[in-house]
Amino acid sequence: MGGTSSVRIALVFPDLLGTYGDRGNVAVLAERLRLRGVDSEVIECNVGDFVPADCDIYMVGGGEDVAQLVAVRHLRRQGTLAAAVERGAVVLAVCAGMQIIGTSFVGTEGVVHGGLGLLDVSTRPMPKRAIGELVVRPTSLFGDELLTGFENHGGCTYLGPDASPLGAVVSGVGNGVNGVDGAVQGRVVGTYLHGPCLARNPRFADKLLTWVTGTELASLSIPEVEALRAERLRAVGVR
Ligand SMILES: NC(=O)CC[C@H](N)C(=O)O
Repeated sequence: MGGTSSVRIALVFPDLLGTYGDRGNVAVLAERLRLRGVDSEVIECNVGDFVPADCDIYMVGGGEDVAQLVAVRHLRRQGTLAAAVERGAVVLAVCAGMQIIGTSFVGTEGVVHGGLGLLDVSTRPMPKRAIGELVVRPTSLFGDELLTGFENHGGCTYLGPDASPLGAVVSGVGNGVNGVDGAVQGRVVGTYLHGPCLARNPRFADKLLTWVTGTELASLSIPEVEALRAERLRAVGVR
């Protein structure tokens, strides 16, 4: 954990990649650590700030097409997110976040832009924007509980050979290719699940945290969180 006992959580450019409420993922991580008696520090990096390379876990959220272009340029110039991944840091990148940490994405006016290349995925426009609830059955690495969230994107994301899907789409669109959502490559995870994703899927949050702490975490039972999950799954007729 970065050489200290406190988990360092970076929130990457919420002023650009904060359109869909994904900053809530940071609050969930910090709170689930606090409930286990583990200290954390949230480092919020707005555009123009330097993203430190020594954080334990990085949250990259969703945003508009132009904003994600600005974000990727800054991140590439800084090089720190790539350095952190090289060091084994954990990344959760949602929607535009996943697109920009991939190898390429198509921006406004059909121009192809290079991504950071931290995840072997490439994104192209979809014929029809995907908007609505998204339910995903994760691969066994992430347990046996359905992941719930909402999606709102025009990009269709293709996996390259170095990435594997986060899971199979049960309801909604996800990546828009091969019936899967997201991508996983080492400790870098991408998904189209907003929600915030970790608020709706606490076991997923804990999985990422065990990668950071290197230990199993005591289970937590928070009735409000379970009620939210159940309500969201019921809304799309999944249980
Ligand atoms: N929700 C998002 O982050 C949107 C990402 C991207 N701008 C798209 O529409 O595909």
